[in-house]
Amino acid sequence: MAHRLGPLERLLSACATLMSGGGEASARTVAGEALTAYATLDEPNRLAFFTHLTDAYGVDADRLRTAYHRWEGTHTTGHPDGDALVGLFDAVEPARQRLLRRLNHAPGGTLALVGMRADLRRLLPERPHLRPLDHDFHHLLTSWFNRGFLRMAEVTWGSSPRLHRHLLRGERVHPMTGDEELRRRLQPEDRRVYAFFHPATGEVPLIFVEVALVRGLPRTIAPLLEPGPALRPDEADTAALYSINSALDGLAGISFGSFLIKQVIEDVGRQLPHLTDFVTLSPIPGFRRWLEGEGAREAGLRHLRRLLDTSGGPSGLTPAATEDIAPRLRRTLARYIVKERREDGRPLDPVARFHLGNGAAAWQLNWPADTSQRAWEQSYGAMINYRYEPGELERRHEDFVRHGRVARGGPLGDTYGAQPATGRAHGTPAIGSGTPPPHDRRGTPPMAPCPTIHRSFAEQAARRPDATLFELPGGRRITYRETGLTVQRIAARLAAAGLTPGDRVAAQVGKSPEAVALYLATLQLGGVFLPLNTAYTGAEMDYFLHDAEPRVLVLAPGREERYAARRSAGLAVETLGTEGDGTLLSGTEHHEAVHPVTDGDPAAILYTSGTTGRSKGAVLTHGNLTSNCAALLDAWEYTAEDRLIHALPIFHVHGLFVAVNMTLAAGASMYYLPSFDATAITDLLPRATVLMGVPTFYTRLLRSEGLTRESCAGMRLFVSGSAPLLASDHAAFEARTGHAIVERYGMTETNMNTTNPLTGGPRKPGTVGKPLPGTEVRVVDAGTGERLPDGEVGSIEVRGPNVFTGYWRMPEKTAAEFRPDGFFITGDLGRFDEDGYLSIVGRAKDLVISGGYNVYPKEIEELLDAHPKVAESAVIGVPHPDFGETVVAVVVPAPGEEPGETELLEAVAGDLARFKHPRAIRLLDTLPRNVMGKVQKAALREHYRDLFTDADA
Ligand SMILES: CC(C)(COP(=O)(O)OP(=O)(O)OC[C@H]1O[C@@H](n2cnc3c(N)ncnc32)[C@H](O)[C@@H]1OP(=O)(O)O)[C@@H](O)C(=O)NCCC(=O)NCCSC(=O)CC(=O)O
Repeated sequence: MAHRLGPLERLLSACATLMSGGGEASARTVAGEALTAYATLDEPNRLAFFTHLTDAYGVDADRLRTAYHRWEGTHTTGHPDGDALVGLFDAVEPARQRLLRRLNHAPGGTLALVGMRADLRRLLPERPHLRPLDHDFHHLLTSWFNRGFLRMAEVTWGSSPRLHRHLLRGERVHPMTGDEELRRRLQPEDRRVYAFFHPATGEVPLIFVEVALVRGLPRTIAPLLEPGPALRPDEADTAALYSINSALDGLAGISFGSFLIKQVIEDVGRQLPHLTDFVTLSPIPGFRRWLEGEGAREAGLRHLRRLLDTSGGPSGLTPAATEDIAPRLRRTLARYIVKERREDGRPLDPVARFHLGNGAAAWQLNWPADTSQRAWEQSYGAMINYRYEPGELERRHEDFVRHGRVARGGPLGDTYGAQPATGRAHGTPAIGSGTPPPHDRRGTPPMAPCPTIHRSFAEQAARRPDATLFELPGGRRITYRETGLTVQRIAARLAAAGLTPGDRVAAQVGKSPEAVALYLATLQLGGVFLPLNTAYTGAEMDYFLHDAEPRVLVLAPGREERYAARRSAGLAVETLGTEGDGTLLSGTEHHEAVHPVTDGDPAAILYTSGTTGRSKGAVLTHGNLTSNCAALLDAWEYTAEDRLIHALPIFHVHGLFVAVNMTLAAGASMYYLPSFDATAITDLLPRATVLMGVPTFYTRLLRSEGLTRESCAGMRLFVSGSAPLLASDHAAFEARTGHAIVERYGMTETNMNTTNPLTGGPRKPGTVGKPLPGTEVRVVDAGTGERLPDGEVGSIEVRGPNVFTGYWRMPEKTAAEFRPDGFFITGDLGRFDEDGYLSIVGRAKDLVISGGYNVYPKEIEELLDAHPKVAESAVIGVPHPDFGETVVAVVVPAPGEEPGETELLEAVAGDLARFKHPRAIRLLDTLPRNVMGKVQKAALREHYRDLFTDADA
């Protein structure tokens, strides 16, 4: 070698020599010289060297072409030639790989090449053209570092000084300042350090794991790093793996298999069999970067970021700021760990990928947990405990690798919903666990499906008895425990009234916390809950009582007299007021037994008026309620940290089965308002996180001065449903508050079917989003039942665990509304766009939706037609600025009659709930009809379109 040459020239010339052939002995020498020369290169020369390798030692195109043609030739003759294939493989391989293999012949070559790759990786972000070279390194290192050769050994204070140096240098999770700190990590009897070695790198550890023996789950890192007295190992109950380092940068991305940590746990467990818990205290390195990216798109996240960025940083946090931020941050962290995924379906966070892939469960989020500047930059100082349960590792590992499921439990599972159960119909996740576990941090995390909403509630009440469930206007709070006791008290009274499983409990009561308890008590006893609109009149009530034959009827105090006569017919009449009064609450007994039910047992009947006049009772099962609840919890990321503004009535799907069920199942809390009140809501917005409403809510809020960007800053979700939201309201709301309302689609018979996304896609105004997981929605030609292509309007049909079983005692009506393959014909018309978002464009059924209430014209027409001064009538819905749509009656007078509007209204009012009353009655000589004689309601709607558009609501 000519020593006057510079190191780069020497290196390049050595490489050329290596590639020109020669024996192994000379190759060792030349490779040694090459690596010696490489070691002296400065940064620009390293870049030049890597660039040269990439450009000059790539694939030889001519050789590849020749090899391909040869292979192709033998292949097409029908006599494939193995040599030709090997030749093709050789030609495909870039020459670099051969060169690197030859460099590896040098003594210490492997470690030097690992170092070389570390240098290369530092350059990569700025020099993407070097990626092919890194790919070659990765390929070779993966084959050299066979995990089967890994050896684990404990490192002690007595280990070699060389090994100590490696540890000092390699510790980058919680760096050490020097020997004194190293001694603190190695010597005390409550510390263990394990290292993994490979024959190719000798005494240089590839990975090391630091363990502290502690009592209870560690929440902050400082006590583990700072000096202090050691704990006697027999006093510890937990091994905390607090630092896991991959010691060599050059091996980044090289997988050593998933069970390294298992070996550590087995070894510690063998030494100290009395330990009960194995957890980590891990950083969350990618969180802040994600929040800064994602946070720009979501109002709730933007707010959280602002709070964190103005909180005073790791050293300046005040207790008030901590209290304000912690629950929001925990929720967002949980979402980041559990839900946010890379394109390959794996969690975004690298440390999460490592532990979850090892079979751990995400267990507890801690904040503030690490006050170092670096931790603040990575995760605002948050840390997480992953929990390793020796008996669960393989199963969780498989679940994670095969299905991408993130195991979770403990406080994180409580906050973010336990892990979805597997194997349910349509892949629908279930809520919570089958048996309410007392909350034990060591207990198995809840995972089994929970079959009823009552069960979910009972589980939450056991887990968080003192948490607030209801906060009433005026500030009174009612906890989960208190509600649980009320449920048991009402259950005792219902049982005493003779309620047996399958019996109906009809309730026409004002909105109160006790009314929710009545619902739960009914479910507890295996009864069927039948909530009735408080606006229903005597005639409407008579129909429901006759049809549903309830065992118990619950009314507001003072209204029971009217039903006294029915008592003899086996009906128990009870009362329940909104002030904690009523016969239902008069007893002191508590009924604790829970009647076991199955998914298919009926839980509730909700009446929907029919197009043919008679109201139909939609029978909803426990499975309908729980599956839909679980799907919504997941879709809207609804958790125990949520505080919902509840201003809807609770006798319908929206207020009861969406809002209340979700709150109970999540262990969340509600600001519980008796009805819509714009001022009360805008006053609550700064303290709440979620609002669920009908479009009228949003129309009215937009008229309220209290609706501002500031008052909504802490909100994370506004949901609208039950009726179409005007695209203009959607836009105005977003402009005012920064929040895009999440519009979803449901109905009494099906619960919720679709929703616009919370994340991962736009919320498209004018659409109701995509089907919830487990629910199938199709748009078909109403006549043929054929599925229509995207973009075409047709009949919307739904199938899934959310869809009711049928109408109460109406098998023919039920059969008429289902297709043979189980799809329910909703009666709505819609179309899917090219992204799979559904828009509702009309109704096949004759129906008016006023302020979220369904009104069936037929019911009103029958009453009007019965009036002596009316020949015939047509009832239609016309646009209304407050209710979206409102009811208008078009009447053809009987010959010689000229009935007045008030006169007709008074005649029907007594038998119709107020919201069904026509807001206008118009007289016409004849109704427009088509050739078949059918009344053309579309023409009437068009004619009266502007009746209310200028009216002041
Ligand atoms: C929109 C509302 C807030 C309006 O109620 P308010 O009490 O504020 O009304 P208000 O005080 O302005 O009342 C004005 C007058 O109108 C009457 N009124 C009240 N609500 C009405 C309505 N929806 N349509 C027509 N009239 C209505 C009152 O009795 C009153 O009559 P007067 O002047 O004579 O006293 C309420 O109706 C509401 O909460 N709607 C939500 C309905 C709901 O939950 N739907 C979900 C169904 S489940 C479902 O559809 C499935 C799904 O969700 O997907």
